[in-house]
Amino acid sequence: MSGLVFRQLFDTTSSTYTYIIGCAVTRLAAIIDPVYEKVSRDVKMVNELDLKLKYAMNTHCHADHVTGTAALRSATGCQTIISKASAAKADMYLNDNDIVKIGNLNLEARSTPGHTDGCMTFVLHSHKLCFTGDALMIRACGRTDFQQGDARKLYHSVHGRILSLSEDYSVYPAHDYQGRTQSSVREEKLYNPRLTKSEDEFVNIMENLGLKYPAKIDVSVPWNMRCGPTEVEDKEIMADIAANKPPA
Ligand SMILES: N[C@@H](CCC(=O)N[C@@H](CSS)C(=O)NCC(=O)O)C(=O)O
Ligand SMILES: [Fe+2]
Repeated sequence: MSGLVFRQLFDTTSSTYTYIIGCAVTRLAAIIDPVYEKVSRDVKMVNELDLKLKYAMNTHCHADHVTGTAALRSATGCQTIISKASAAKADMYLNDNDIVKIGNLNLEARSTPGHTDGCMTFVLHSHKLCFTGDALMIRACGRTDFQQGDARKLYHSVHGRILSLSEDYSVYPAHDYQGRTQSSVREEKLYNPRLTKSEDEFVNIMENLGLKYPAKIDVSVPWNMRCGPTEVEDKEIMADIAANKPPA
């Protein structure tokens, strides 16, 4: 991947993937979907890669884990980013088709609502990579039964804004629960068991997923609406998160 410094990191508790995207020339970097309890790991990795963190971004207001974006700002001086439509607090807000400049890299923000209203997919056209958050997962997609979820919206977002990319784009989601690490537009067009169906069949599948609510939803959403805690891996905050105690 010429010109790009790229890492995929994993949080085993929430099965969340965090991505570091760095410009190999300027050494400026962004991190996508960091997890609060993993901020020290992420800072160490950024330093070891000789990168300077410019942005800590979220694909959406996560419901299952507390974001590390505000803690990364405290640790590194980076700016936090989320979509305007998420209504969450951050230093910078993205609208559809905005470009985030990370050194020589241009990351396109595509609005892909349906899992939440504020979901964005980040596309690095120069390297044919897309970071789909919970809109499109590997052989799956984000659930649509809370946080403004809307299966019809999600169907059109995924088909119109992600699967419309050329088939050789790699797909990197925010989660995988079966140990899979990446996919491609081609694979998801051929083999995604939900999104290869008609819109009505898709809606029916999404209405009958029968998933339990995320265990941490009541603490994650209020924290994530403010970009997470500003303290880095504070023991008391981590105990409160474990006990499902929302921020004061
Ligand atoms: N068991 C987990 C939550 C699992 C879950 O609901 N995952 C979400 C993404 S996080 S908002 C989802 O959309 N899943 C879709 C699917 O098909 O798995 C927990 O308790 O945190
Ligand atoms: Fe989510």
